[in-house]
Amino acid sequence: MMLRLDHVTKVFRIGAFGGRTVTAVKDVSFDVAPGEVVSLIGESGSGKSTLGRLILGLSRATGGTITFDGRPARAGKDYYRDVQGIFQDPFSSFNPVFKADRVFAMIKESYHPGVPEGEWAERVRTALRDVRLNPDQVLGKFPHQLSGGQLQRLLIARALLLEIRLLVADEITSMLDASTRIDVLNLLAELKTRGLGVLYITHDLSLGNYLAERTIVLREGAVVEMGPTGDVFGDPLHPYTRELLSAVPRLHEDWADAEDPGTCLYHERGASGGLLEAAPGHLVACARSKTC
Ligand SMILES: Nc1ncnc2c1ncn2[C@@H]1O[C@H](COP(=O)(O)OP(=O)(O)OP(=O)(O)O)[C@@H](O)[C@H]1O
Repeated sequence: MMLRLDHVTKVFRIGAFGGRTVTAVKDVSFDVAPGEVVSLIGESGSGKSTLGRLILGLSRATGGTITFDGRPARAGKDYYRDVQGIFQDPFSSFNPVFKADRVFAMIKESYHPGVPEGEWAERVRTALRDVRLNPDQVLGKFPHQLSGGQLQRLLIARALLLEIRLLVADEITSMLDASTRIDVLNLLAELKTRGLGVLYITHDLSLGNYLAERTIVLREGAVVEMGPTGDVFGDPLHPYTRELLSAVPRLHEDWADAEDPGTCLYHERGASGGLLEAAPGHLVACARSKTC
């Protein structure tokens, strides 16, 4: 087992005096195994990025636990040796005054100080070629001299050099054009075969479908359905998942009004952890109401 989330909740205090609260993540449990891509899908505001930040140790859960190989998710060098995040806007991940070479030199200083310079230079070039970048074209350049797609690849190359085991990829392809997007996805698929676990956060359902063995559907911070991607896309059990997957965008409607199944799977068949296992590995929340 690698990454495990166990009944994770995150409540933000908002307002001038912190008097009001927003529950961004509600009782979420799942895991990600080595070499597995799990996609986390949901509309804007469903809590995807909050979960990503919690997993990266950038924010603390209000309730529940997040562990990686049994160790708590805490920001720090030890944790980041194994777990790294890549975000939507690759420009924000780079210091604009550092050239690409400097970024890689910093990894060596922090994580691999014992590696001889010549060997490190060769490792950098190999990692760049692995992400289909020409080392001679990117080393020596500042971030603003590279495209969004090149910067995303540079971040993946950086993760490769760190030899991480889990990548949290938060909307990483949304700023890329269609062909670069497919290239980056293919790259992730390849890294997966090397044993990298990936949590692929996206609001774009087709992209999640392309890569992931398992899909988790998040709505207002709670998991409404999760299971093998083929099952969730091919036989969506929850009305909200069906809404998300339907070609007609009706998301502004209250899903309960849009489709009332008339039965409550959760109450009629019983469930563990708030989710019912309707088929092997395919879990669904109560289909009737949020408060059921
Ligand atoms: N630092 C914060 N303080 C207060 N509320 C927050 C904070 N971060 C997120 N939230 C709230 O938590 C909820 C979930 O936000 P989150 O950014 O995780 O959603 P998301 O699914 O990633 O959306 P998007 O796809 O638009 O990025 C939202 O209601 C948001 O307003």
